[in-house]
Amino acid sequence: MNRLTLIGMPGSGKSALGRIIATRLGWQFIDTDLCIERRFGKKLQAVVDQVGTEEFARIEEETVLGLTSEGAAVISTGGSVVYSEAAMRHLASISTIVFLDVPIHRLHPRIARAAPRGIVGMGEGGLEELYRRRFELYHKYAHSIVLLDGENLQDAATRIISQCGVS
Ligand SMILES: Nc1ncnc2c1ncn2[C@@H]1O[C@H](COP(=O)(O)OP(=O)(O)OP(=O)(O)O)[C@@H](O)[C@H]1O
Ligand SMILES: O=C(O)C1=C[C@@H](O)[C@@H](O)[C@H](O)C1
Ligand SMILES: [Mg+2]
Repeated sequence: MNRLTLIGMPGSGKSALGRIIATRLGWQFIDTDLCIERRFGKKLQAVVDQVGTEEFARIEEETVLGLTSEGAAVISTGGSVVYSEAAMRHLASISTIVFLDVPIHRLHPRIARAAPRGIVGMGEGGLEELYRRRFELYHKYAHSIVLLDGENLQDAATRIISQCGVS
């Protein structure tokens, strides 16, 4: 399979690593968050603010269902894509799905540094509770799980490429 889909928590590195992996392999890079920004002509936070997280999840699903199986590509998803069974079934049919499993203490500072935007399903339990709830879904849909704990971006990309056997 010459298509990889990266799933995982916000801040796990799906976008940053997806871009690096795609460049290294000479594959197309598709980031569904960027697709949504392009479609709406505004930053993701403005889209989420405008439509709310529930509608955002629907738009995300629609965006994923619009992806085709043409050409080699790395697909970086939004962290909430696993809430859509239809989106995940589609991704499984066109790509190898890789869960980037990053310990929560590494996610906190990355999310704090990023531009603020809605996180789907974020409740009072914060990131910890979200991680617990999503963990099961990320596992359910992953063809492959890559544990990342402290590697820099280049080393993390190398690990993913080698573990997934793509070149
Ligand atoms: N292994 C890593 N080492 C150092 N920095 C990292 C690593 N992984 C991610 N980062 C940094 O953390 C930040 C968040 O990463 P990124 O935007 O790729 O996460 P994401 O999984 O795409 O999140 P989201 O679901 O919000 O789109 C970026 O600044 C990125 O460079
Ligand atoms: O994990 C999430 O709930 C999200 C992650 C981002 O990539 C965006 O898709 C959006 O902010 C929702
Ligand atoms: Mg991203």
